[in-house]
Amino acid sequence: MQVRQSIHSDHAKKLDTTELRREFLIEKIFEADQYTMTYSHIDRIIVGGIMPVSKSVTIGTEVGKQLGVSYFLERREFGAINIGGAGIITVDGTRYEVGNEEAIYIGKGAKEVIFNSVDAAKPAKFYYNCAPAHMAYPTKLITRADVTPMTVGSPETSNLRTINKYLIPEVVETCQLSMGLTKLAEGSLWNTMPTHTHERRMEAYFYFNIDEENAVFHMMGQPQETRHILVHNEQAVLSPSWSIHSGVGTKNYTFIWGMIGENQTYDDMDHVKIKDIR
Ligand SMILES: O=C(O)C(=O)C[C@H](O)C(=O)CO
Ligand SMILES: [Zn+2]
Repeated sequence: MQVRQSIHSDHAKKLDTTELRREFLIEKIFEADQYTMTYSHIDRIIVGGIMPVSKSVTIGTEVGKQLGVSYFLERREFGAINIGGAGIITVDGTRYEVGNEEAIYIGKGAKEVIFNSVDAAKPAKFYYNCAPAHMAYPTKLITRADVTPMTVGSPETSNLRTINKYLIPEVVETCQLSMGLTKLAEGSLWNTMPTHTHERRMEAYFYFNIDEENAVFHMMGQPQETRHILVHNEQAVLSPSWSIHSGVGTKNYTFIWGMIGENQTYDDMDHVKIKDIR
């Protein structure tokens, strides 16, 4: 488990490229037959990936010990979206088939969670966010049919994209976790522009579907103190509540957003006009 401390906006604006990357970027999300795990002190979110290839993967009691409990999800809830081949997640003996671009919510108290791929040649890739939880809500599989897509932006402003909300109160009850997947249309490059902050929630972005020749310039910082982080395929960025989170790609791409904090109101955003960004 990698640990990242919280960071003050006054400190963040003094960082150089390497330091910004060390604080905010998670470079390796997927490793074959393993889980990765980054624990951030920003709202105590845990971000990572699980990629079973030739064997099953579980997050064992060693993590429980690091969290000061007896097992990983004793006091936490968990959301994952599969961006790889067909997968199977077994939660305390109940089997869920989680296909490409399907998701699972696992409620607080699940003791044994086992991740498998159906075909080692096309392994499942579960990107997950995990948050402290006070209530045990039921575990739920979320399929494409549960998700209402919302198309925003336009080709003229290079920001035509579809926001698919997977873990929102209308789809699944959670304590605080929200998650979704946004796809940029061909020829569109900008996500979340015009941009926003939300002082009441932190957010993590995970970028994928980026080939080797391309990258995304992720924008962060207070709206009048912006910085960028160069993000390559299957990398994630932590966004504190004071930071904008937006990005421009050298080609279209997809990303998963996840939020935790005071509320689960998707539209509760502090919008920033493009003319006011610095
Ligand atoms: O493209 C977008 O715009 C998004 O996907 C925005 C995120 O969902 C977000 O930042 C929610 O707060
Ligand atoms: Zn946001």
